[in-house]
Amino acid sequence: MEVTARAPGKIILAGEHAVVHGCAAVASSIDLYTSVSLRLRSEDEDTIKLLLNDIGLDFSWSIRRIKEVLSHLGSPFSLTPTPCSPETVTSLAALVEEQRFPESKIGLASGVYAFLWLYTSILGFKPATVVVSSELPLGAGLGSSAAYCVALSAALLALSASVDLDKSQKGWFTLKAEAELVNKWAFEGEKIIHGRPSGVDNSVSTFGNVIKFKSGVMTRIDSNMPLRMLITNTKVGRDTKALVANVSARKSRHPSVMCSVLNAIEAISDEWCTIIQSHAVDDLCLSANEEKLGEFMEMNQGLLFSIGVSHASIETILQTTMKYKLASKLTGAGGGGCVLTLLPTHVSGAVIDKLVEELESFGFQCFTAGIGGKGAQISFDHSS
Ligand SMILES: Nc1ncnc2c1ncn2[C@@H]1O[C@H](COP(=O)(O)OP(=O)(O)OP(=O)(O)O)[C@@H](O)[C@H]1O
Ligand SMILES: C[C@@](O)(CCO)CC(=O)[O-]
Ligand SMILES: [Mg+2]
Repeated sequence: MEVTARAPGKIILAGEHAVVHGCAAVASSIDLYTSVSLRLRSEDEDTIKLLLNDIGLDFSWSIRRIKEVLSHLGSPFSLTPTPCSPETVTSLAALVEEQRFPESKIGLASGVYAFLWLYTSILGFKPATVVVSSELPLGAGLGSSAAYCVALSAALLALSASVDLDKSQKGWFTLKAEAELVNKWAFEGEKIIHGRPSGVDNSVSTFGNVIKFKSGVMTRIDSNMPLRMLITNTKVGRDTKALVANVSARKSRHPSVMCSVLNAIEAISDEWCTIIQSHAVDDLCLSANEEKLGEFMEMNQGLLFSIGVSHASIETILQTTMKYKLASKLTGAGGGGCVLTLLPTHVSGAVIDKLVEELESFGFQCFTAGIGGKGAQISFDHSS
């Protein structure tokens, strides 16, 4: 039996980092996906194989070895989403190191720990081959880690006894009753990769659409505005875990100033929700709303700069788009990664082409993506 699950990446329109500290954020899914194919193998094959196509790494563990390393923890198999303890992470790291993980890619190892935790917790010790591939740039602020954890959890749960799906369904179908469980498992995976995730990324990847997220609670936002964003990838690598930890450290050093900044970010998230839910009665009203969103993006970016998560490459993009009177902000954890530029409806294709040409002359990569589409989906392969 084979199943493929796919989960979308996301953009954060307002509120990244503040959301880790209990303030509101607004995020939207984008139509770029991470896919996970899972094929159960016959019991006598005795291996779990993981093929990570995007980073060109393959792993193969014998079930005997996995059991040996994890046996002192008891059976990891669990019906309810369970956090991975630091001792278990150490055991999982031993399993990954044995496979000679290249030193140059060591920053990616936590994704493999998350795989082993989710796999053994949800499916136990069944032999299988798992193939992961993504349309998202990895570690660039578009929620690649959440899309990976959501797609992985969805594929594993689809073939587990914990959920009862109609496996005769043809084509892609959206998760319904099982989505909440997928989201909770994905959050446990995100914790292994991020350290202290807020849960916004896995929630928007699981459920899609535009959402408001605050203190673990998600509210769907029905946007009545046509939102167009140019996404520019600085190609500067960064790591969400380290950036989130740096912000927390700054908050411990300067609690009162940081609380004011994070509250100001929350006020921007609230304004975003009000504006995109409102109905513009005419073009004049629409462009006034677009202007407000642009200003809020500039203010949000300024506040993100003040908490230490901007980067020289991001500043270059801001200065460039400012010449075109277009507002931008980083999205996701910052420190490099991707920048959003609001493209109001009046901006012509010729202007956008010129901007893209200028941004790409710095070595950045520009693209657009559909905003606010479906969340995680599953498809069973009936030929195998
Ligand atoms: N397709 C994939 N294959 C293997 N590992 C992946 C894949 N996608 C994500 N990962 C894991 O997620 C990590 C990147 O997560 P990180 O949170 O730093 O960035 P992001 O999720 O892209 O950005 P942000 O959290 O700011 O939205 C990688 O180092 C890797 O461990
Ligand atoms: C930086 C952050 O706010 C968003 C990362 O996409 C982290 C999180 O919410 O988990
Ligand atoms: Mg992430």
